[in-house]
Amino acid sequence: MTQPLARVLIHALADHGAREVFGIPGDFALPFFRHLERCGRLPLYTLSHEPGVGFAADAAARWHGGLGVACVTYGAGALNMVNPIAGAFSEKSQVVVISGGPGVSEGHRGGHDGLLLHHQAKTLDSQLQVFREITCDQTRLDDPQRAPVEIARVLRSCREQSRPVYIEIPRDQVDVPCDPVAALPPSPVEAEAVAACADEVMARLDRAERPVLLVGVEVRRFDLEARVGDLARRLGIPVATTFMGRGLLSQEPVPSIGTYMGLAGCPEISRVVEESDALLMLGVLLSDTNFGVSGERIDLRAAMLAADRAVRVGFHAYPDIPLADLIDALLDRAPVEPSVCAAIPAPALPRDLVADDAPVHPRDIAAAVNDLFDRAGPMPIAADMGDCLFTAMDMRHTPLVAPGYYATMGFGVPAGLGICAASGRRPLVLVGDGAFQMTGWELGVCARHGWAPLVVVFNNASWEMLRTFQPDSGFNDLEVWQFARLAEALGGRGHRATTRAQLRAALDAAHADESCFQLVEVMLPRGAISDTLARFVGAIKGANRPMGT
Ligand SMILES: Cc1ncc(Cc2c([C@H](C)O)sc(CCOP(=O)(O)OP(=O)(O)O)c2C)c(N)n1
Ligand SMILES: [Mg+2]
Repeated sequence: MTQPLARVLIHALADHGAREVFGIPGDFALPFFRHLERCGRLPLYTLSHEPGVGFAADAAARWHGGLGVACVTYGAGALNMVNPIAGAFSEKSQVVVISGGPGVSEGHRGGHDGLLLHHQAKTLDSQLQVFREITCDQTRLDDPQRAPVEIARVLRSCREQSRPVYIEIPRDQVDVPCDPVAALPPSPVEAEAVAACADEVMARLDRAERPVLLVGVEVRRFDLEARVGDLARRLGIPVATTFMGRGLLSQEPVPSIGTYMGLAGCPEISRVVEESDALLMLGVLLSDTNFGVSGERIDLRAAMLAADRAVRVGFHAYPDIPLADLIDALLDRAPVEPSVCAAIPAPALPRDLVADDAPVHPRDIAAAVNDLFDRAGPMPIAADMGDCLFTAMDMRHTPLVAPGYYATMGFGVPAGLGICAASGRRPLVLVGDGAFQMTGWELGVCARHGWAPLVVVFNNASWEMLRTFQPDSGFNDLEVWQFARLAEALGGRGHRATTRAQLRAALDAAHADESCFQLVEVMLPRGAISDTLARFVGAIKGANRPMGT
């Protein structure tokens, strides 16, 4: 039975696992937004600026281990979202971009009666071309006969490759009758190849004296944490996460040793990972932020890497092996009962903040958060790029979303809103003053949707990370914006802390108030950086790498 194309697309999104839509309409998208609102199958959360829409949809996808949906208008809307979608591509997040577009009739004539269309850049196809570069599959739904197959293919690409995809829906096609979408079967996988690969991995692990499991973001993207946790316990091998993978398996009772950061991380964790004679990397991106400061101390040729639907075991390459298939095959071969794992103590985290009149240091924020989590239970964390993300490495292991590789600023607050929508839980948002200046204003939509995130602004009145790379540049100095006072104007409640005692009191007061978003502005002296960032910069300088890599 046919339905309007817009309804067919909405049901297909939900049938493929989407739980909500983030968006900002425009005249090219209004008809589709009307269907979203009237259909009601997917809740619609509007934000104030398309970068926030993209970041929120990305965070929701990460939380779900499935699809996030960002819906925008043509041109000014979609092109405003290029950076967040590029970040989602880099960090393998399953975001579906839906953009309204010029009508099929308009497209043929280059617009109304040959006139250029508003929001048009170079050509009517320019936007599709731009998104080809930052998505793994694309379609324009300009033929209702082909639309169901196109939608099925693109959504399967998104799920299987864990990358963003792009769907343009011409505004004159929204109500055209269309058949429902039949989900495609999973792409074929060669069972014998999976078996051969799993046999070789298990043989290496069995021969090893110091096997280690290093887990990365794909373990979350494909919703595999429970299975990987089971594998770690049954194999009895210690587990570390990559920098990007921080927060993974935090809900799983596994022999976790913490986060590997090479020269920038805890030396004991680095020793265990780098001296392993069988390093099994599951879902790990070989990025500079994950390994760039390892000083090449990991021989990646001797390691085993399963990522991007392929597996490499030493010099042996196994293409077309989905991560889930490999993990299931390893579980089939692993001992049924948990094996004993040699105790490797995870590094002690800062706790027991001294609540005195001393100025605040980033490690004090970590201690205060850990004390709060110990008292009141952990919260999911959304972190922006900046020293707040490095400080998060000293916070209790809890689900964390952050731009740990693409490293864009502006992610933190919208990502926190995405977590609010996707999880129904209250996140802790960590953001620097510079990043807050970019997208922090999205907090103004919290009242609209009933969200009450707890936001901690690391206010050092500085682009401090850049200062660590280039101390002699005055342009890294920023003015002191009164974020706590601005919170009131946006419908939230502000708290300002300049001492450790005030920090403790502000966090407690903010945590106790769920009536609206809470913004804790923590004043930090310029030059006060986290121990992790200090090691990170030291490692980069030591490796004589170009700054900021
Ligand atoms: C969208 C965007 N613009 C620029 C940058 C470059 C950049 C950094 C990375 C290296 O590319 S870190 C940083 C300063 C961040 O300032 P703030 O949020 O106040 O945090 P903190 O003071 O802790 O550094 C900038 C501008 C970026 N990552 N993302
Ligand atoms: Mg700053």
